[in-house]
Formats: sequence, structure tokens, C-alpha cells
Amino acid sequence: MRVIQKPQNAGERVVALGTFDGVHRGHRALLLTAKQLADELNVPLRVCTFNRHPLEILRPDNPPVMLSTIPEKASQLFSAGVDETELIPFDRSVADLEPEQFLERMHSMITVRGIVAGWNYSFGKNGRGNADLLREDGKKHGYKVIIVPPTTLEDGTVISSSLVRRSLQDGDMQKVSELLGYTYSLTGTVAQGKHQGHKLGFPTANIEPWKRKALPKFGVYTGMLETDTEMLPAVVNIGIQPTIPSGKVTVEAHILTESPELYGQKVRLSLLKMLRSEKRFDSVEELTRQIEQDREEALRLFHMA
Ligand SMILES: Cc1cc2nc3c(=O)[nH]c(=O)nc-3n(C[C@H](O)[C@H](O)[C@H](O)COP(=O)(O)O)c2cc1C
Ligand SMILES: Nc1ncnc2c1ncn2[C@@H]1O[C@H](COP(=O)(O)OP(=O)(O)OP(=O)(O)O)[C@@H](O)[C@H]1O
Repeated sequence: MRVIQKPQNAGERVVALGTFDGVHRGHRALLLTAKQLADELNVPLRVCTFNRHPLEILRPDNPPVMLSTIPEKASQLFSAGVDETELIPFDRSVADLEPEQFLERMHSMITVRGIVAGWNYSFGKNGRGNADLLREDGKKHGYKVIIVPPTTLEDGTVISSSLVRRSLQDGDMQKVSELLGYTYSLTGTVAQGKHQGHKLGFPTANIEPWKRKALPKFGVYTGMLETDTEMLPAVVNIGIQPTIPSGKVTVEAHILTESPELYGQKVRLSLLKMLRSEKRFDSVEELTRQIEQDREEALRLFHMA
């Protein structure tokens, strides 16, 4: 899949529109419809999205944390059948484009054969552009517009990136997986910690994810740490380590099997189940006893005990 940062005149395309953070099940249902249309018309499928979440510019004091890094999103879109992703640099001037101007910009770059967007998709200044405006533009320019209905969970809950973020805040990893259709993970390089863990008998690999990446509720989780060559079951602490504070938020994985040297390695840490919230203990001994119990519980859950 091509990732386009500098647009050029590109020929005929079917276009799917939206932010697509996390590429959840709703996004993938939309992309399946878009891919089918692109195949019918025998043209490539392009996703037109932004290089950053629009709220980073529109609500700078409180932008949302992100479910996917740009490389993760590119690979998730590729897996969903997308041929190319255009990352429009989102700044004030793009935010101020009227929806008609946004569409004109697109028509100047590609011959649009089809547009696929969700029922709630809005675009352009103040979010004025909507499904009706797309349908009108489709008639004017002679392309097909498909507005897809919401994909929901069995109980009718509409799947959205915001709901995934809220479920992460609750530490509800089962719900997160159900909404995404895959296990949420953090990627990063293994860095040096305080080396306290080793002294306590629980060495940990400290992972530094992208600073804008959404972390789940502070607490202890079972996880799977993936290196280039191995999958290692782990018990993970995410938080501020209040008993022996490190002064920053850390993600640390204690590997449940014999662990290879991980410092400096790029790893992916999938988060499976929350075991408990992070706590401040009155003594290091109490903390150590609790971590021993966490380890036992994790071993049981992995059927390794
Ligand atoms: C499974 C596990 C659970 C943990 N739970 C807590 C906790 O509830 N409260 C806390 O203050 N620290 C907790 N920690 C963090 C330890 O304090 C931390 O591992 C120790 O300070 C070593 O940090 P270092 O790897 O940076 O040296 C936990 C660590 C692990 C591995
Ligand atoms: N559950 C869903 N079912 C079908 N289409 C969806 C669903 N959620 C979003 N879409 C559509 O997918 C495209 C990308 O969605 P976008 O990322 O903008 O919204 P979102 O997932 O609802 O995120 P947020 O919660 O941040 O608003 C849009 O066209 C949107 O309408």
C-alpha cells in the first residue's frame, strides 16, 4: 500500500473518508464496502485521512489520545484492502475549508468514481459537510456515493474510536477487543528502568510507547510480548509506580518464562486482561508479596501453573 503525503494527480479512485483511528470493526465493515465498489469499478481504493487527529488543532488543550500510530494505521488499512492512504496535513487552513472546497481539492487531485463514508461522517468547516452534501456532489460530478449504516455490537452499541478509548480508561480489555476485533497493543523499544525490579526478584522490560498512544487504566494486566522471534507471556504494570515512584508513567512487563535479553529491542505488547488497579503499598515487602500473587494469577490464566 502507498502512503501519500504529497498529493499528485493520480487518476480514477474510489475514496473512503474518515479518521480511522484504531481501524475498528465499524471501519473495516465500511472499508469492505468500499473495496467491493473499487473492485466493481476496477479502480484502486484510496483512504483520505489526516496526518493528525483534527482535534489536535481544534481542541489543542485536550486532544484525544490515539489508538494507532501512523505506521500501525497504515498497516491496519493495508490489511483491510486499502491500496493507498493519503495523509492530508491537517492544520488551521484545512480546518477552515468549507466542505465544498474540501471536495473541490479532492476533485483537482483525482477522478472520483465513488465515495464511501459512514452515516455520521462530517467534514469541512464546523463539520457542515454530511451524507446529503456528498450525495449532491456525487450527482453533480457523476460518481457513486455509498453511505454505510453503523456497525454495532449485538446489544446495539455503536462501535466508535471514542468508545474504544473509554473502554481502555475502564481497563475493560475484553470490550476493547470486542470493539476493535483484535487485541490492543503497545509498541516501543525496551529501555532501562530503575533496576529495582531485579532487586525485588521481578525483573521487568520497560517499554516506551509513542507519547500520544492511548494507555489503559493504570493497573496490572496479563500480556503477550512479541519480539522479532518470540512470543513471551507476561504480567504487566502500567502506571506511576506509586510505591517506588519513578516520576513518570511506565509500562513494564515481567516475562513469565525464561527471558532473553530485551534491552534496545523493538517489541509489541498485547494487553489481554486487567487483573487489578495499581496501588500504593506501605512497604516494598507488601508490594513484593502482591506482585508474587499477580504472577501466580497470570500463570494460572495462561494455564502455566
Ligand atoms: C506485576 C507488577 C505489578 C506491580 N504493581 C505495582 C503496584 O500496584 N504499585 C506500585 O507502586 N508498583 C507496582 N509495580 C511496579 C514496581 O514498583 C516496579 O516494578 C519496581 O519499582 C521496579 O521498577 P523498575 O523496573 O523501573 O526498576 C508492579 C510491577 C509489576 C511487574
Ligand atoms: N460503527 C461504524 N460503522 C460503520 N461506519 C463507521 C462506524 N464508525 C465510524 N464509521 C465511519 O468510518 C469512517 C471513519 O470513522 P471515524 O474514525 O471518523 O469515526 P469514529 O470511529 O466514530 O471515531 P470517533 O469516535 O473519534 O468519532 C467515517 O466515515 C465514519 O462515519
